Amino acid sequence: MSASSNMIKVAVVGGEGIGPEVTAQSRRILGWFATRRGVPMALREAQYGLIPYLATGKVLPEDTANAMDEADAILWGATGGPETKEVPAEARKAGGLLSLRQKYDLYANLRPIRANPALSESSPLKARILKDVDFVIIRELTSGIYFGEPRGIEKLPDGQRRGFNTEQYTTSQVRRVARSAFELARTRRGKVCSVDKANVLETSVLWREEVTALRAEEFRDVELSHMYVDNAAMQIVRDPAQFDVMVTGNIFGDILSDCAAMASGSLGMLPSASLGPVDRYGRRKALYEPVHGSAPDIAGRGIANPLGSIQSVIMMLRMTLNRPEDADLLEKAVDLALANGARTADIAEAGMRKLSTKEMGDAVLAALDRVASDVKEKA
Ligand SMILES: NC(=O)c1ccc[n+]([C@@H]2O[C@H](COP(=O)([O-])OP(=O)(O)OC[C@H]3O[C@@H](n4cnc5c(N)ncnc54)[C@H](O)[C@@H]3O)[C@@H](O)[C@H]2O)c1
Ligand SMILES: CC(C)[C@H](C(=O)O)[C@@H](O)C(=O)O
Ligand SMILES: [Mg+2]
Repeated sequence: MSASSNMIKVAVVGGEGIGPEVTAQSRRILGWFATRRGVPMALREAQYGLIPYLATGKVLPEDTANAMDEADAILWGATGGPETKEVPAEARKAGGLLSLRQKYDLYANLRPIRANPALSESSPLKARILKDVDFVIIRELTSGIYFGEPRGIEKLPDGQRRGFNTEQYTTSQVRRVARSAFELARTRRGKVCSVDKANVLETSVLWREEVTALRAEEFRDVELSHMYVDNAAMQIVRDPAQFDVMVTGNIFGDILSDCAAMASGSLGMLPSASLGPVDRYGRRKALYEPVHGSAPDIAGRGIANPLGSIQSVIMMLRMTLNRPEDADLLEKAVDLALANGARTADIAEAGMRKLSTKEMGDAVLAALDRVASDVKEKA
């Protein structure tokens, strides 16, 4: 497809492990929207990881870096796994996922968690706990202990080694991600829960003070609560339906979102969007990716669940491609495929047929055809 000025540029980077397997299905979904619904996008596929490293000496070769630099939206698969050992740490660090998040200043990481009725209704216990679960974790993605200096491993005079990292947040780093949370809450049920460890950490004391101050200054219509991270982990398991928008720092958000994934059935179901600042033309760089990693234990077998990646396309349609109706269409298609019994191994109940990654892609495409023709008939 050739790029013209009204085309929105999308870079598709499958990466490593199950990344390319799940991304291939999302790529088919994007193709469906381009041809069947005329969504104006210029897709550019690019390689990342061990394969380009062996060919070029770089995990992120120039062509891929250019495709990502130029893109309005990046659809990312996954990185990591046994491949990591075959690339020297320095080569992997330069161009690693963390440095990409920093390069594009993707500070607001949205991880929506929704319990799909087709998955929860199958067991009474699940149905009770998961009823009405629909919340978003906003994880700060460019600061905190992931990036704080000093960091390292040093040798002590007594012969021991000491590893150290630095947790840090500035006022503006807290405020900009908190602002994303308050703004999102205004479009939802109007509640923000800020998660920290202010009973122990100074960074969390500052976090809590700044979130509270911002709400008092600009978002009095939004209800704000605070929760310690250890309690939050328990509450996500006990009663996830209590949350609307949860905002938290980098490492807490990483851990809590994997935990929350189980409310949607499997880590393989969870999508995400990582958003940068709005530029002077009103554009916002975005990277969409499933929350899961390269899953080395199942990579190469064609059995991974592609719905985390496919649901990241829902977020892309809504937030970058500006096609809310098409986003709703894809959401309905995923629901329909699940309601019709489509299950990969990670979400299958005993006795159900387990679909391959590609078969799940087929099931969503078939459901898309069905949902689109229903919409046409109603019109
Ligand atoms: N965004 C990313 O690229 C990203 C995210 C997380 C982890 N990682 C990396 O991935 C590698 C493996 O990490 P890990 O094993 O701790 O986490 P993981 O998310 O890759 O896998 C955790 C478990 O969930 C299962 N799982 C994950 N995705 C699934 C899917 N789509 N369908 C079915 N099952 C799925 C896996 O089989 C595994 O049992 C590490 O190198 C890690 O750093 C990368
Ligand atoms: C791969 C890893 C660095 C990453 C993170 O910790 O941010 C991942 O776990 C995630 O959740 O996106
Ligand atoms: Mg993680």
